[in-house]
Amino acid sequence: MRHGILTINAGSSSIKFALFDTAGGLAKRPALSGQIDGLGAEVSLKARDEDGAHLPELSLAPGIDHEDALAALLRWLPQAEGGEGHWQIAAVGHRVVHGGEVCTEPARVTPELLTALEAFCPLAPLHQPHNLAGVRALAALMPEASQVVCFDTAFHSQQAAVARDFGLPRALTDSGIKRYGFHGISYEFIARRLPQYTTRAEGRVVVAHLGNGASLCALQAGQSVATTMGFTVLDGLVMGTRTGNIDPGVILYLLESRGLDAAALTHLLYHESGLLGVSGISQDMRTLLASEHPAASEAIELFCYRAIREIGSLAAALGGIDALVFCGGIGEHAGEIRRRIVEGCAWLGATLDADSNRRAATRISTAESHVEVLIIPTDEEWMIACHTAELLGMRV
Ligand SMILES: Nc1ncnc2c1ncn2[C@@H]1O[C@H](COP(=O)(O)OP(=O)(O)O)[C@@H](O)[C@H]1O
Ligand SMILES: CC(=O)OP(=O)(O)O
Ligand SMILES: [Mg+2]
Repeated sequence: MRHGILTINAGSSSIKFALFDTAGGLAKRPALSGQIDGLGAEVSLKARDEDGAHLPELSLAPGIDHEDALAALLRWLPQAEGGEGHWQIAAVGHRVVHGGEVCTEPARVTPELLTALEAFCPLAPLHQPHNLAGVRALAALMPEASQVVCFDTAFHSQQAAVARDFGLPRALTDSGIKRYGFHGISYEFIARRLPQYTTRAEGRVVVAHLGNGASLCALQAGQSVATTMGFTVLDGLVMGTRTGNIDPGVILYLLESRGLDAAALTHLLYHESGLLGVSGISQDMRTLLASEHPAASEAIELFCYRAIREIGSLAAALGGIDALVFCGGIGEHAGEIRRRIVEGCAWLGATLDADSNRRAATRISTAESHVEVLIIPTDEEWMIACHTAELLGMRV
């Protein structure tokens, strides 16, 4: 029998999972990993074994939701693991997007904690309900395993007040209405790995996590000092189906003059906007890049334009920029998007090496570039497993 930790990461368009052996300390690579991809559209389960070899792909019903996809994953897992009883899972580590002000460290799940985290569902409707449903499903399926939650917000919790406060009356700020930031598990992983990739890890680094949800984080000596997402995951960059930052006056106008109520606004801002809303074609960057439709080009142009502007903003927060790191589904795989963004950062001293970018090499800037530009594949799964193992007192 093998001993391990399972991780579950429910994103807005995917459920990622990984199984790590813990027999000789936490394994560097998972014994089994994969993802259910394309939630809301064409859904499939793709997985890899210990050697990185692909297992046969499983198609799931088109349009299947997060809960049914998770149930399908949990039915599929035992045989993929090598049969019932082949693994003893000591703990399941979950990504939970919103931890609010109190949850700034990974924690073991208790009924009280779950109730407290429920309160954040309205602040992350694409994630939090699915994150907590995952915790409940795994707790029911594996009652003997510890359930551990790791928060996207935690990594940003030490930011200075000036980076976190809105220009709101103090009483509202004091009641918790402030910027929290997300994708922190990914940024923490990048911050930890950065010294292996560059001698500039202690300097001023902007990390671009570009996936279906997308944000930027400014790192100073490996610590988060500013980020583009705020109180919710709506702020900052244009995303798959989310607006990114928007004049709050637009919301008031839609509410007062166009007859939209809170539910309609929520749907508009979270589900119908971003790349999908602008293109009218798809939220998926692959589809847009392959399309010849002018509306697809306009959506891509807006995505890149806003990323370039926000990189400038974070570089200002850092007082300069030594390195720019790309990660996430788009950041790691879409060379055309990286090209456009880096070219838009020429004024900051970034120069792309076109060939390295095409090959998706680790370093994609020229030797002369003032800003070192890197692609570092993020690994939220390993970071969650690492926190889970540490919390259980296991060797990492
Ligand atoms: N080869 C690729 N080229 C362009 N975009 C890609 C590629 N592979 C994945 N993507 C994009 O990455 C996004 C999903 O990123 P990911 O980080 O996995 O999402 P999630 O936010 O669900 O965690 C999608 O928009 C997808 O189109
Ligand atoms: C916070 C967030 O947007 O996460 P994801 O990119 O996984 O949707
Ligand atoms: Mg994600």
